[in-house]
This record gives sequence, structure tokens and C-alpha cells, in this order.
Amino acid sequence: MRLDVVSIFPEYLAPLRQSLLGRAVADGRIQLEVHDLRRWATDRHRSVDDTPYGGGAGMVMRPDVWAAALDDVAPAGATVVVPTPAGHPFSQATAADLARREHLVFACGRYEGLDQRVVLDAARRVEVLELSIGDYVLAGGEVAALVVIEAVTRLLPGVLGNPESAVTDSFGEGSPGLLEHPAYTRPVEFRGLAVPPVLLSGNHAAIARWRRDESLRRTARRRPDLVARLDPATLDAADRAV
Ligand SMILES: NC(=S)c1ccno1
Repeated sequence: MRLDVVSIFPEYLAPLRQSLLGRAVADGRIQLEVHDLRRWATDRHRSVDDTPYGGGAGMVMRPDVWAAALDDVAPAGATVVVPTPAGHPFSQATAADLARREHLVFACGRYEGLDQRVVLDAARRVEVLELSIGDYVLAGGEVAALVVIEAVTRLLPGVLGNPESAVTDSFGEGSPGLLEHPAYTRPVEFRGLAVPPVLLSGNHAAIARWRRDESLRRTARRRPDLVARLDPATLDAADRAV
């Protein structure tokens, strides 16, 4: 997979060269390039924004600068991702879908966002996805791009230390639509708090049942919206008894 990120704060994307993803970039399994949007600015002040038509607070990012950047960075076949609070909700399913792409280009806006014609123009030749990582507003798209990139690249073969995690994590393939069960490690007692005895039993069937029950309980308590979306066909009698 190739990743390109365009931003007026390229240094914001430095975390992409750390940890597991950084190792995949260093050994060439993932190609990563971060671009300073001001490279495509045309005036001596290297302006990238202007006042909004129709008035209102804030500034809008200029279409000429962004279009020139995407013309260079997003060739045919690329998928352009524009993080925005007005985007389609980003989910684990979206991450799995994006993980099958060959080339992702992240357009990180600032201020009041990109002139909409940047999206409309790019969509004439490449796939453009406006995505939101949540119902809140950030100072720009960079942090959201980091979130999406991590969620996507951890699904790529050879990037995660333990590929099983991609299955057992919350929202993973192994437990679609359920939150992950609680996890424990040594010591067996910590500050008066004990590890649930079933986890020490060696009874793998009982452990699997406990974990499934805990996932169902946690999801019911914290995310009743997810419970409402569960496919009843995926619930067995023991699930229904939780
Ligand atoms: N919620 C998202 S994705 C966002 C981007 C910029 N500000 O908020």
C-alpha cells in the first residue's frame, strides 16, 4: 500500500514513522510520503486559504492550491480521503474496505475546510471519500488522518505484531459488532483485585464462554446501539441468556 498525506503541518504526521507502522514503512512494505501543501501555493506569501463566499467566520482552503496538489499526488486509481466532521462515519468496516486499496491519499484540511470544488473536481477522476472519525471538531484533519491510517494499516498483512489481534479486538472480524472483553495479566492478585478464576482454569471452552458473555454484557451496558444492530442469527441460546 502507498500512503500520501498532504497538510500545512507535515510534522503533525511524524507519528506515522513510529512503532509497527514505522517499521513497515522502513522496510518498504508500506510506501509513505508526507507533503507540505504550501509547495503548491502560488503567491509570495504561500497562501492556502481565503475568506468564505457568503460571509461567516473563519477561512476556507483555496481550490487552486489543493487541486494542484491532488493533481500531482493522487493519480488515477488512488482513493482520496478527506477527514471532515461532515463526512460519512468511519468504522471498522470502512477500515477493512480501505485496507484493500492500493493507494490512499489523505487531504488534511484546516480552518473551515476545503473549498467543496476540490472534492468535486477530484471526484471526476479518482474515488473521494469524506470521512468523519466522530461527532466532534478538531483543529484540522491531521489527527483524524492518523486515526484512519492506523486503523487501516494495522489490518495489512505483516504490519501487526499479532495478526490474531485484528480478529479478537473490539469490532474485529471474530466479534463483529461487540466490544472486546476485559483483559488480565500477572499478578493473579493486584491491590486486592483478583483475576476472574475462570481465566486460571485452563478450561478453554469455559474461558471462551466467559469472554463472550463479558463482551455481550459490556456492549449492552456501554453501547446499546450496537446491541440493537446485532444480527439475531449470530446469537446462540447462551448469548440470549446473558
Ligand atoms: N471529526 C473529524 S473527522 C474532524 C476533522 C476535522 N475536524 O473534525
